[in-house]
Amino acid sequence: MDASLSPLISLRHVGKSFKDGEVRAIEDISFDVRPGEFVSLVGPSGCGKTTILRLINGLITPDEGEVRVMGAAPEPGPDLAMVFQSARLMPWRTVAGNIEFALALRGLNRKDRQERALALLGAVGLRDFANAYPHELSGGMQQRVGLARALSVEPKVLLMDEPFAALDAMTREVLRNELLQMWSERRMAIVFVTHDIEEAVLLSQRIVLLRPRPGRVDEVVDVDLPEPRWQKDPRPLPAFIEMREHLWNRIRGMAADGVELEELAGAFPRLGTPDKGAR
Ligand SMILES: Nc1ncnc2c1ncn2[C@@H]1O[C@H](COP(=O)(O)OP(=O)(O)OP(=O)(O)O)[C@@H](O)[C@H]1O
Repeated sequence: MDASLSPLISLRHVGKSFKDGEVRAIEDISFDVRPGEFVSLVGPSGCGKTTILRLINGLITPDEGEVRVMGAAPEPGPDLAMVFQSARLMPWRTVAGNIEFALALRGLNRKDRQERALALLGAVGLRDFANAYPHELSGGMQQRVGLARALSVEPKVLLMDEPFAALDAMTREVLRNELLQMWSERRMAIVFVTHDIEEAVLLSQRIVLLRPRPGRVDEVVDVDLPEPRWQKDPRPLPAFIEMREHLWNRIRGMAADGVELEELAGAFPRLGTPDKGAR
């Protein structure tokens, strides 16, 4: 079999509970991520998106089923990098120092660390801020540094937990495009958690839609839109609009099935509004 087609990450019938079984977070979750693929996890609050990322990262282990990353049980390490909603930079280190620190953990010598950190800062448009401290940067700039730091270790998998949720709309738009461009150049696999349906369709090749209580897979959909999307915005395309509406209809279906509307509306502000197009 062609190794490039075998999954890089696979989850099979995975279940996980917390508080001695009191909180059933996820149940019977199965999906694959292939090498270089961009997969989004979408769903209402509490459906287990972060739990799934932590299982893939090896920070927690499943109670049932199996999680495999590159054919083995996952372990935190340089093949898996994580990006969070806030960049979590070390405030006492400079921007370059934050990236160099990640590289030092990988055993790179000082000169290589400095060169690689500057090259990555160039790639995210922050070369001139190498000697600045995190508090001197805007939220969007800090997220760029967080992304550069995650990419510095050349991970095979980038796990992203709502990385743009705390940013203003314009910054979010710019960073989405930059992420797509970096992904098309480096082709690491990305597992991207978002509440934002449009963002998921815009970025991903595949979407795993989850439903809550406990978190289960509602549907896995392929997003077949022209590439590269960072060069040509797919949002006006009929295929984009159809996909977005399909996912919205599934979410409305969850509400009809008794998922608390408020729970859904908190995560998806568009729900319940008659407007089908605008957000
Ligand atoms: N360490 C924990 N201890 C107890 N309960 C937990 C823990 N982690 C997650 N849970 C519970 O498991 C369920 C799934 O949580 P998780 O954070 O994975 O969902 P999510 O989809 O990422 O939510 P959100 O979109 O609000 O971030 C929730 O009911 C949550 O309260």
